Amino acid sequence: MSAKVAERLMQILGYKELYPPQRAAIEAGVEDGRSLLVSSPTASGKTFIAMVALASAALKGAKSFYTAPLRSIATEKYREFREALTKLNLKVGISIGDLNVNDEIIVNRNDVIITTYEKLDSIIRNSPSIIDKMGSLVVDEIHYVDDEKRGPIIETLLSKVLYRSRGVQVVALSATVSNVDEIANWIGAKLVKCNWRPVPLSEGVYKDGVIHFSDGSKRKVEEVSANPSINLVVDESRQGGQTLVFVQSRRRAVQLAKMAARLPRNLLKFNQGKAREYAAKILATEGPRLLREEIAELIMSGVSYHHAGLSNEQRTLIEDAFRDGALAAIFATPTLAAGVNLPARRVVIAEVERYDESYGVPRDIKVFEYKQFAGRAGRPGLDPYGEAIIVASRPRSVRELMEEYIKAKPERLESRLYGVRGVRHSALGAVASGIANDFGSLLELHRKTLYYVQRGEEKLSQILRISLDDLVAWGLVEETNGKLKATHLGYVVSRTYLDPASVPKLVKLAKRFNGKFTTEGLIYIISSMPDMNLLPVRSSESEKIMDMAVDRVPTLIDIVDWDDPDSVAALKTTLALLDWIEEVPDDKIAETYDVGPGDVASIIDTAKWIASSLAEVAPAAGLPEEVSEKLRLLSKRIEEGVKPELLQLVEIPGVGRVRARRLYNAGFKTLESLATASPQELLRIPGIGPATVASILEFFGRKEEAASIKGRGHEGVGLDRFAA
Ligand SMILES: Nc1ncnc2c1ncn2[C@@H]1O[C@H](COP(=O)(O)OP(=O)(O)OP(=O)(O)O)[C@@H](O)[C@H]1O
Repeated sequence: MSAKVAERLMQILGYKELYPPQRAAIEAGVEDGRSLLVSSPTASGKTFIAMVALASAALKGAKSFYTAPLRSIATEKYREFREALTKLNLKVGISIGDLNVNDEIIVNRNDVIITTYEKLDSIIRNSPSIIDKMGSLVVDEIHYVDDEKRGPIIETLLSKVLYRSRGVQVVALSATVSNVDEIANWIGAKLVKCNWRPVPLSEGVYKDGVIHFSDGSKRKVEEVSANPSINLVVDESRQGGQTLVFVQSRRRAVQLAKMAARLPRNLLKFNQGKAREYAAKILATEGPRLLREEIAELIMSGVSYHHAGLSNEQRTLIEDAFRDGALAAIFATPTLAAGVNLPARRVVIAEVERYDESYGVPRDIKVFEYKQFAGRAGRPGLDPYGEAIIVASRPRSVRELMEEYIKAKPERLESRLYGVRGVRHSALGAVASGIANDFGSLLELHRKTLYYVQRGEEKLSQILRISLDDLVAWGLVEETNGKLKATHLGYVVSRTYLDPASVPKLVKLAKRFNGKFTTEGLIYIISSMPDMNLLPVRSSESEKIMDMAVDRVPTLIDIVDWDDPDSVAALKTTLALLDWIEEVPDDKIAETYDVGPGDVASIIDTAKWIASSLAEVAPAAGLPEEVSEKLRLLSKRIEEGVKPELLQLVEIPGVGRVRARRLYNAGFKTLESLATASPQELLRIPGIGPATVASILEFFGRKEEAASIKGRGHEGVGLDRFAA
C-alpha cells in the first residue's frame, strides 16, 4: 500500500508528475517512515513531501505532527493540509494557542496536528506519552535552529523526541545551508538535497541605471525617480510584473512606499478596481485610523508597505491584495520573507546593511538571508523566470556584491544553545515530565542536541550542571542522592511553559512591592518577566517615559532600575498595557508610544499568557492567594482591553471593546439586561449597527430575529474621501 499515498495525494492535488525533490524523497523512503532532511529552494514542493510523511504515518494509525516557527505559517499549512488530507479520511487539527492551555483534546481527536515549535514542546511536556504515539514529525524551516530565540526550542524539542522515541520519523525541511550533512547527521536522517527550482532565477546587482546579471547580461532601466528601488519597481511594472522590495527597517518601508505612491499615475500597472476593494477592506480593519487611512491611500496608488507593526489582519489583506494584482509592489521588512508564501516576479533587495542594536553600527545581512529574499522571486506556474536584484549603495561595487552574495555560499547553521537559558528551560521540562530523573539521563537527552554535535560533551556537561544548579537554587528541582525531582513549584512552572528564571524575578519584585499588589504593580511584574515581548525604547525616550510614570504610576518610580534598559522598556510596556485595559483608543496608544497595532497586539498576546501563568505560579511561590485572583482578572482584562465592568459584555462574539462600551453607556450593563432587549432599542444606540445586533441576538439564541436583521447593511467605512 505504501507507494499509494503519494499517488493518491498527487491525484487529490491535481499534480501530473513529481518535482525532483519530491521524487528524491519518495525514493529515499518517506512513505515508509524513513527520516529525511530535505534541503531545497523555496517553492520546490517541500509541502507535498510533508503531506506524504504525515499521511503515511497517520494512515497506519499513528499520530502525525507538523511544526513551524510562526503561527502564520502554521495557519497557512493547516488550511492546505486539511483540504487535502480530509480526502484521505484523516482528521486534521491545529494547536497554536496559549502555551499554558493543555490541548490534549485536540491531539486526541485528530490524526494530524499542526503546531508551532513552542506549542508542540509544551504539549509534549504536559503529556510526554504523546511521543510514544507519534509516527511522524515534520519540522518545517529547521534552519531556524540558528535563531537566537527559537533555535534552542527546536533543538531541545527534537532532543526529547529523538531520546524517547523508538522509530519516530522526523522529516525536517530546510532552505539551502552549507552544513546540511551535519544537520542530517544530528537528527539521524537521510539527506535529500536538491537545488532545483520550478522557476529559473536570474540574480543581479543594480547600479547607476543598469542591472548587471550574474550571467554577464545587462539591462538598462529608465530612471524615473531618484530612488533606485522605485526605478526597478516601475521597470518591472512596465513589463507586466510585480515586485517585492525588501528593506531593513519599518521606517524605510513606509518612506519608500509613500515615495512610490507619489509617482505619476500611469507609471504603475495594477488592477484599480481590486485596489479599491482592498483599500475599503483595510479601512474596515481594527487599529489606528490614521494608519488605516495611510495604507488605504497607498493601495489606491498600487503600492503598500508591510511590517510587523501592522496587525495580522492588515498584513494578510496586503498579501492578498498583492496576489490579486491590486498592487504593483510591496515594500517590506524581512518578516515577509520569513512568513507566508508570497512570490513575485521581481525581488529587490534595497539594502544589504542592517543597523545592529547590539553593536550600534550597521552590519551586513547574511548570505543566507539574501538567499531567503531571492527565493521569493518567480511565481510558479505564472512567471517564466524570477529576478532577484541587489541595489548597490554608493561605496560598494557590482563585483563586490556579486561575490559576497550572489556567488557566495550560505553560512553554516550553528547551535544557539550556548546560554543557560535554553538548557534550563529544557531541563526543567524533562525532569518535571519524568523524561529524565538524574544527571546522567539529562545528559543523555541533551546529547541529542545540535549543540552536542557541534561542541561536544565537556561543554554540554558544564552548561547542564550550571542550569541544574540554578533550578535547585530557585526551588524548582530537588536533587537527593543523585536523583532529580521537580518540586511542586517546578511542576507548576513547567506546565505553564514560563522561563524558569521567572521565579527568582517574581520573588524579588514581590519583595520590593512589600505585599501591596496594585494593578500597575502586577502589570509591571508581568512586563518584567523574561518571556515578555517588550516595546522598544528609543534613546531619547527615557525622559518622556519617566515623565509619564511620575504622573500615572508614581509607585513604580522607585521600583524601576533606571540604568537597566530592560527595566525602562518594561515600564513603557506597562504604561501601554495600562492604557489598553483602561480602554484608551488604539490610535491613541499607537501614537503615544510610537508603535504600530502589530506591536500592541504582540504585547497583549504575551502579557495575557504570562498573567494567567503567573496566577498559577504565584501561590506555589508563596504569594498570597489574592495575588492569583488579581492576576486572573488582569489576564482577562488584558485579553479584552477593558475595565472590569465590561468583562461580561465583551464575551459576546462580534461585539468587541468599543461596542461593548457603547452598550454599557446606553444602560445595558449586564448580559441579563441585553438578553431581553428589542432589536429596535439596540439599533437606536449610536455606533451599534445591524451586524452587531444580529451577533447579540444570536448569542442569546434568538435566531429568527437575528436572521431578519442580517443583510440590512453593515457598519462599514466609506471610501468616498479616496475617490480617484
Ligand atoms: N508536483 C507538482 N506539480 C505541480 N505543482 C506542484 C507540485 N508540487 C508542488 N506544486 C506547487 O508548487 C507550489 C510551491 O510548492 P510548495 O509550497 O510545496 O513549496 P515549498 O518548497 O514548500 O516552499 P517553501 O520553501 O516556501 O515552504 C505550490 O503552489 C504547489 O501546489
